[in-house]
Amino acid sequence: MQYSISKNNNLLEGRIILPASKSISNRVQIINAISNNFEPVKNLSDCDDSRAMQRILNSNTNSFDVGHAGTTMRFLTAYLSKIVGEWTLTGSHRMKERPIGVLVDALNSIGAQITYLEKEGYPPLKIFGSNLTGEEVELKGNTSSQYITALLLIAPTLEKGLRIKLSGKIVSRSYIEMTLNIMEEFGIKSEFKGQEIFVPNQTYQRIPYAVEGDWSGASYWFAFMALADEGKLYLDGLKRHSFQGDSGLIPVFEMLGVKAQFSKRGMFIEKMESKCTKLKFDFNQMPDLAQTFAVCACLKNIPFHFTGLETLKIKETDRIFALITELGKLGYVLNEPADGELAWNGAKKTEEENIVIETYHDHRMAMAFAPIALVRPNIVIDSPDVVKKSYPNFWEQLKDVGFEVTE
Ligand SMILES: O=C(O)C1=C[C@@H](OP(=O)(O)O)[C@@H](O)[C@H](O)C1
Ligand SMILES: C=C(OP(=O)(O)O)C(=O)O
Repeated sequence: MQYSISKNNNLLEGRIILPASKSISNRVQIINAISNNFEPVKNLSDCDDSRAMQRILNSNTNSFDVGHAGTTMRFLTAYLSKIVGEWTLTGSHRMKERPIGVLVDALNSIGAQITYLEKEGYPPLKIFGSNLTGEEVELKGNTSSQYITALLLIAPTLEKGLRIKLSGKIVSRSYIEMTLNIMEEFGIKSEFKGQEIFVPNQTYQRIPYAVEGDWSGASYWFAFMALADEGKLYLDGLKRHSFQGDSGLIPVFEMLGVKAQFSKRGMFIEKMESKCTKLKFDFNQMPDLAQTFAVCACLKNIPFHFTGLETLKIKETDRIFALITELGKLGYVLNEPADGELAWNGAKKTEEENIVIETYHDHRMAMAFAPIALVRPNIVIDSPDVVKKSYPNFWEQLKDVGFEVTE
């Protein structure tokens, strides 16, 4: 399936109810499963990744498929390694290419029994759930913060707690902090100093919880606004003091011409003038927003140099390759100056004819390229249903604010 997207004017107005954060939803589901907490969770995400978690946690079989959901795969690996039984955990073709060895080694070093069913270091996994005995793990912090979150979520349940020693650069640190903050809301104290995190043995409090709106999802609306001629949108569900690192997008979008103002339950975003002539930014704390900003900067003719993108090659697709290829179709010549970097110096080539933007099973490719419709009507996006991974009603909401989305 393909969608062609356009709008008959460049004015953006309306109210968007943002989806719930899938990162928070999946952390809360694991915490509630660990602590047998049946208190209600308000605004739990209904995206594919959170549904996969919910389905598996409520399943009465022992063989699970997480699909494309990275957090579900990683968090369940740690969770199941403590539940007595024999479990099989697999995922989509792409999931089998996304490494998990760092987490498996760390868990096995504290007494877990996890083996590989196909390729060493990658899903699918066979997990023999048992009592974890260790109290200290060492692992690399430079591949995915999700391994660290997975360990943290089970840490309070270990007899002596868990000390996590991280080596090398710590990527996506904001997501580790999000985990510790959510755990604190459930009563868990921890200490994160330098390269070490310590979580003593404690009991999660059983409390009701309300999940925040998703800042990563909000980023696409900021991008739409940056490309609009004028407009004002209300983004419902965002919190001023958010645990999500992606809330750091506000000052960056201000440079690209979007003014944000908080209200009680969300925020207004408005178009303003941009004087930005070059955008330099380190995305280490906000890796999921690199696509949003790369597309937006090109379409606004703002050369950029992005760093901190080391993790992008092992996400839903190799996002560096996908951006260079798809923006290339539109005539923008991007390059990769070094590992973990992406740049555009303003160079252009002849754009292709009959452009179709491929999405590579990556929800963020579809959503990051959609705002182009304001500048180039009838932009065609392939396999648009990929958005279900984090933002199921994205296309419906586009229609609600006046876009034509046709098959
Ligand atoms: O913990 C999380 O919820 C996430 C952590 C990040 O992954 P990495 O730590 O692999 O960069 C992020 O890209 C992903 O979308 C969600
Ligand atoms: C990288 C992402 O998700 P995950 O790693 O959880 O599959 C994402 O949502 O951009």
